[in-house]
Amino acid sequence: SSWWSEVQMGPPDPILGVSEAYKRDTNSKKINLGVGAYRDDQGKPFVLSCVRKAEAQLAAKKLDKEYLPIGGLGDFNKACAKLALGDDSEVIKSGRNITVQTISGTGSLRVGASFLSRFHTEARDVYLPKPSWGNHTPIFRDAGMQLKAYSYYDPKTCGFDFQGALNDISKIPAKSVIMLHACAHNPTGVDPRPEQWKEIAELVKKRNLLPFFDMAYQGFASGDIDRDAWAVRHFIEQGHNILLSQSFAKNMGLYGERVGGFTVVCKDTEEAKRVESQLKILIRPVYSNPPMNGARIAATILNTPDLYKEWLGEVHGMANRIITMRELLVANLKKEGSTRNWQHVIDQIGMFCFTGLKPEQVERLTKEFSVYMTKDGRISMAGVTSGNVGYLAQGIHTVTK
Ligand SMILES: Cc1ncc(COP(=O)(O)O)c(CN[C@@H](CCC(=O)O)C(=O)O)c1O
Repeated sequence: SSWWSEVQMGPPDPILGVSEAYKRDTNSKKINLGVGAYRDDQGKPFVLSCVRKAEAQLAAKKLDKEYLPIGGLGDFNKACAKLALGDDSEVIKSGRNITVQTISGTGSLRVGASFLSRFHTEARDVYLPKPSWGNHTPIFRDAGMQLKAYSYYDPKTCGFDFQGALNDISKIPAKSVIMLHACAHNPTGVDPRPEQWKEIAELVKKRNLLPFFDMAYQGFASGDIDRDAWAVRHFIEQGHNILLSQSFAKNMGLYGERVGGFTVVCKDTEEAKRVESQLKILIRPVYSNPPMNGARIAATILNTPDLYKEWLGEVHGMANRIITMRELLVANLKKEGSTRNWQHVIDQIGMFCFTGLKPEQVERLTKEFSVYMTKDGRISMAGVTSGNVGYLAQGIHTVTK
């Protein structure tokens, strides 16, 4: 017999498994709209020019390869917090935040989930928007938290179910954790408007809930760094001591470098120090200390004025290309003769478009056109190019007419 004869074959990942299926497809017209990773208009992965320049600057310094501290690269952590909370953040000025470098956004969420599991003993429930990023569920479940959900998306309008969200949030038990996507909601591409965020912030306060923001797309949604962080900053201004996960995978194109940050906003510096000490105790037996290469690149860009300026231009450019593809897709659907209302494709924001396609339509699109996307009808707009948008529209029209 074998040690592992009881180990069952697990299912492929709902998101990353799509890319595996895409790679196996031999159709020259195949399109991968699965993984949320930016591609340029030639459908190629995009390494930002500011990243290449930062790499060159770092190489010239011939730096050592010593361990980073458990909490990561200090220059990165400071710049990461400042990017999210703003240049004149009261929280940063008063030393109320603790920000540690993590293994990208996933690692940040998992550190946060483990911290909650160990120290947030008064409530075990984490309320995710319905739907949320698929990996949120196993991240919190495997850390020992319980998952619940609040209404978020309205399939009738392919938009935000604001009333449904308020109704559900008004019933969430006090001290529960509520997960909020800061911008570019995954998978729906639907974000609350500022005035709706204000009402949500008020209700979260009234219900005494603990807000956990996932900001994996700052700058990538609207193209504006500050605009995309508005909800995070508003909640803090309203007195919420939030948890915050950040990722530089998409907005800096550092996918495989695994660059992220986890922030706890505390009551004061003394509390921040206690929290920091426990974060280090929690991280040490998991991965001891984070990888330095990506953090050095991100810190160099964030802390070098001309590279930072170039980065803002490049992230704006990525956001703009996606917005253009949204408009082009709708124009081509109309050209194909579709009479459906596709306005939501344009109104939604960020990497993803929640098309409204049913699973059987998604299946047909993959089988008949080799167009790959997740079963829930989510498409990564970054996979759409001026070269394939016509073929994509033809496929979508065929399966939806
Ligand atoms: C809301 C949200 N949070 C966190 C992450 C984690 O990204 P990191 O790479 O760990 O920083 C993603 C990435 N979701 C994309 C990318 C593929 C994946 O990890 O699922 C997606 O949904 O396609 C995300 O969409």
